[in-house]
Amino acid sequence: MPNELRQLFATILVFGNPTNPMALWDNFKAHLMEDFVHRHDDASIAKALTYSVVNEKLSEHGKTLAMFDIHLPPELGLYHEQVVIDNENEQERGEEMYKQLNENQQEAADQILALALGQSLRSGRKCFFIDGPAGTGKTFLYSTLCNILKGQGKNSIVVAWTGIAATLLPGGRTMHSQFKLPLHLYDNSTCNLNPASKEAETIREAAVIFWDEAPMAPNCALKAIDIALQDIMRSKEPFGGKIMVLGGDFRQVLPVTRFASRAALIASSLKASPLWDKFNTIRLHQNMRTGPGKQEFSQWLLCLGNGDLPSIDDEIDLPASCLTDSDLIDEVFGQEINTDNIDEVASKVILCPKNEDTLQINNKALQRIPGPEKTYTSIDKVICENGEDPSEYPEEFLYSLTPTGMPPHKLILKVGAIVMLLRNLNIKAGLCNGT
Ligand SMILES: Nc1ncnc2c1ncn2[C@@H]1O[C@H](COP(=O)(O)OP(=O)(O)OP(=O)(O)O)[C@@H](O)[C@H]1O
Repeated sequence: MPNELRQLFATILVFGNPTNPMALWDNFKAHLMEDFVHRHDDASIAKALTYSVVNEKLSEHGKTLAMFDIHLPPELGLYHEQVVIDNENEQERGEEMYKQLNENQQEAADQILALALGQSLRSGRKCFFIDGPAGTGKTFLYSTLCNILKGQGKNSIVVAWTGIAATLLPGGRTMHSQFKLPLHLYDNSTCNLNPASKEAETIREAAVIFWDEAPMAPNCALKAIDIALQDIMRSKEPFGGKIMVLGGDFRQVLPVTRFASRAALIASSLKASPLWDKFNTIRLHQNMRTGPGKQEFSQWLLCLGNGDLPSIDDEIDLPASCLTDSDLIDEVFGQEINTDNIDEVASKVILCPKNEDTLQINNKALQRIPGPEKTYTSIDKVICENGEDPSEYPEEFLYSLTPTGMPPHKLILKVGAIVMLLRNLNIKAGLCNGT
């Protein structure tokens, strides 16, 4: 329980904008440190440990307690609980997974392991791109390598462009949080990483940096990371000489830039970066996800991604198995949604390209869940800083807006309704944007 409270405290600080964080800390610190008091029988150590653990949770969002004006008395110092890492277990798990790798995965694993364990490759390269369509086992490969390396006492850094991809990786963090990338990236953007910081030290110690979903990143992110790593490692080698393993699938989502033209999107892709030449591409071919009877659809998706399907004016024919004449909600969820088996309900999804369609479908689907509904409404207020008349923006108008990253004005929920988060609240616990 105290650990959940510490997480809640960190979440409130990051997302709740409290007016007096210090008062909150003073009021609740006894609850936040309860388990440490029992374990160490010393209030000062318990307080210092609590401070350190909350700081660690905040660091995932690029914050510290000091930023909220919460400080420890200097005489307490910082304590960290000794975490015992069971290297043997990791090694065993890694070896077990290694035995399962298919030929392409093994080829990639062997090259990366050889480098990480001190050998050099004939190509002289230290940067790889694992190119594989969906389901070809990229994530499985990174996990295998992380476990084997951990077993050998070597740490890895595992990052992804989105929080949801980071949750699938062992110890995964978002690129922005790990490398302190600014939210809005431009060609001259740099990482906000101090070479003397603890984060920089973690990066220096890492044997390999794994970066999943790399094609989603604009190439200015790659450039910013190259500069930061050269600075941290005090080396002019690409990425400061670190072993970089990027992975992903250019057939999936590319950098998302609002209103960008096709040409601008291509120009922002990793492949357009001068650094792309430094990468050795290793291709994975075998789809490890498709079960019997699914190969045909996965093959069709691959052709779609490769641009190999016949099209007229950029329109393609969908396979008949993807079409329905009946109501889409009936087809996916049935007439009544039984919430006794939440996992089954949560495994079904209707995707819409527009928020307004999503809202309509959500409201209809919600009617199929038995039980009373509860409505939560937002409070919107107009503040005009440039002398405009606030009455020009009636509340009804504000309520009708559905800006990206904001819930609708009226959020209707029922017990058993599936809720998707819009923020990265706690990636380690799997609570992030899109889950
Ligand atoms: N060599 C393997 N042996 C057994 N199972 C595997 C192997 N490789 C991958 N898998 C399994 O196949 C599924 C797909 O693998 P994974 O998620 O790693 O693919 P991916 O390339 O990362 O997919 P995506 O691009 O969709 O993220 C997972 O369930 C994974 O556990």
